[in-house]
Amino acid sequence: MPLAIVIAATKSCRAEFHPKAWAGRIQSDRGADPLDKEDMKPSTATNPENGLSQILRLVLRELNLFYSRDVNGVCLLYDLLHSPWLQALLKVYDCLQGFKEKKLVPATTHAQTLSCEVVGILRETPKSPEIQELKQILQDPHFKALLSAHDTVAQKDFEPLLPPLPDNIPESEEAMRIVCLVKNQQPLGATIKRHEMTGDILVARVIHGGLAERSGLLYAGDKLVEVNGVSVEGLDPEQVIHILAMSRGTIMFKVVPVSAPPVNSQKMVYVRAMTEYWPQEDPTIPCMDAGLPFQKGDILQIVDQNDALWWQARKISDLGTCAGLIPSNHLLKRKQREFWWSQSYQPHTGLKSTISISMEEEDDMKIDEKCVEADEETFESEELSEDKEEFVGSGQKFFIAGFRRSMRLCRRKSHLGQMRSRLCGPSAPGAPYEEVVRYQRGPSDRHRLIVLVGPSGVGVNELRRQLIELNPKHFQSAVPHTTRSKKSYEMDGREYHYVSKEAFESLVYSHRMLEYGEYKGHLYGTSVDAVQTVLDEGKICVMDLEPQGIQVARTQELKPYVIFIKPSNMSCMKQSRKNAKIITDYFVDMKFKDEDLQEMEDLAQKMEAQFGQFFDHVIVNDNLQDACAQLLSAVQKAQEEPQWVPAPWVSSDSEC
Ligand SMILES: Nc1ncnc2c1ncn2[C@@H]1O[C@H](COP(=O)(O)OP(=O)(O)OP(=O)(O)O)[C@@H](O)[C@H]1O
Repeated sequence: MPLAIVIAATKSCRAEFHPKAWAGRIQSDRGADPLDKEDMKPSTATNPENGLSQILRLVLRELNLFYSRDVNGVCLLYDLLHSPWLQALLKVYDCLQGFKEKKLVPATTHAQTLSCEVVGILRETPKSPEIQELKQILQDPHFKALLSAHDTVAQKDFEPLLPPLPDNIPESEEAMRIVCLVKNQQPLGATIKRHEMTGDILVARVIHGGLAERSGLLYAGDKLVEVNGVSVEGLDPEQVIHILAMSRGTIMFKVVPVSAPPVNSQKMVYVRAMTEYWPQEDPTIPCMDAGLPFQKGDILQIVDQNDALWWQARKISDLGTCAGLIPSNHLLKRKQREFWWSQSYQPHTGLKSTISISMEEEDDMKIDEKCVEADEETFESEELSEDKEEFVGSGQKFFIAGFRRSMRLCRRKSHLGQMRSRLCGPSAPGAPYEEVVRYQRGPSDRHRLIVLVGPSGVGVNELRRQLIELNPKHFQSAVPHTTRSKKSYEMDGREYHYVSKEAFESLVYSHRMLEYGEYKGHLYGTSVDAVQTVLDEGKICVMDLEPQGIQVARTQELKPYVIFIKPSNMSCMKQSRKNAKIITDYFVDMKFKDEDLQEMEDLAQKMEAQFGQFFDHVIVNDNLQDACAQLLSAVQKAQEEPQWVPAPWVSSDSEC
């Protein structure tokens, strides 16, 4: 099994890596640059008119002539050359060129010594406020540090002093490579293993972005011969690690290079983690310290998939760091399956609380149903006035569909059903990683569907209503379907789409229902087409959904952006929900009890644990105004800024 060389390592490295070699490379790269030809001189510093940005101006002037004639491709080229970013880039390039050619020479390479001498002289001169101030400045630690940095640069003293290479390298060791690394606080970024047949100690893998990889001198497959002059022949990997851990300052490796260093030609892939992973809890990981922990929903950049079992990845929130080991798709799936089987055969003590909650809720429902008004018409009238479905905004009368009590209670019941089904056992694991790409909605593209998710009573509908009321011409709900008959004051397509049971079921069977459920013997649900209707009008469709409906909505056509509305802590909730009302089967709303708030918190935790990977954004609904402002900003970002979305939602030509 490979083991880690987790040592602190270097500021720089040497051996085959020599500054001159780099200089040569830079030289040849410059030689190949067409912009560096003689006719481009003199430089921008001496004559800014000849700089690249000036050349660009001339090209643009020429192109201008063709632009008006619309010759193929010219407009595109014109726009590209005219783009502010390119112009800015060229200006920066000009400045850098100018700086390079100024060939600045330091006035002194020993500013520190000079400063000490001045302080000595000042001590002997008569005191005056100016002399005191100058002395203070020269003795200030920051100023001293500045002079020290100046001298380091002026003396070109960049490299740490490395020990000389051994003189007595025998002829036969020509194929050896000697690598010197200087220890600092970074990990080396490589793991070692013992070859099963030969017993050789080999570099097992080199971590991307780590010191070993950046040195360009150590490769997976290199055979370790010596570490700091100690032969590793016959040693265990643990013993080698011990030598490394004990080393101070420079570490010198003698290696026999692998005949064909591996080339990583793989495309960089980005994935969303659909599960969590903790290397500390995984005894099978080749090197625990090299592991990358992640949580559901994290976006990972996969940089190396060469190993079928262990990939190398970075979190996009931390791209500057070196990569870490994560289980490959195949391995993580296997681990999930094993875990699932082990869970499935255990009694589900952990779900006990869910059972009791569900049973209590079910009982509550039964009592509620008994108390329900016999006259449905009265009940619905109450619903109409109470849910403020009509309002006047900017002098116009607006109707907001999708807030009806029956629809919401039906949704809640379907959620209970879902909780009950979970009692049969945890659901089988899905794919552990989902490939994602950056997606930026184009100006002519339809808006993304905004889905609000949250535990019952947290304020999903309140926030949705407030958002729509802010700008009803821009934000809208989808009109739900129902199989119940239309009331005298209702209009088909306004409160609901009234359809027959057969028509409703046909929508369900053809997968055109995002969610649906039954309430008092009638079916209620929201269809994909109802959402499409809103989107086709150029509006932003805002809907609330039970979390188990998210996966159904996650399609290329709707590209939903999912916002989780989360309760804040109990004490804040008690305070902010003093006058809030919970929606029940009674036609009078009830105040929140402590148990309701506790249940909301528990449910929120369960939702996050089970569906957190689908949440694009989380809003804590404490202060209503703040939450509403956050919602508005999140919705705007979802429509106007690039976001990570599943790769199949985007064809390659519209990626950004
Ligand atoms: N931040 C808040 N501060 C105070 N009261 C709030 C806040 N958010 C929501 N409320 C109130 O809480 C109550 C429940 O909110 P809402 O009806 O939006 O719940 P919900 O999440 O839609 O759940 P359900 O659909 O099960 O009713 C309402 O009276 C609402 O006005």
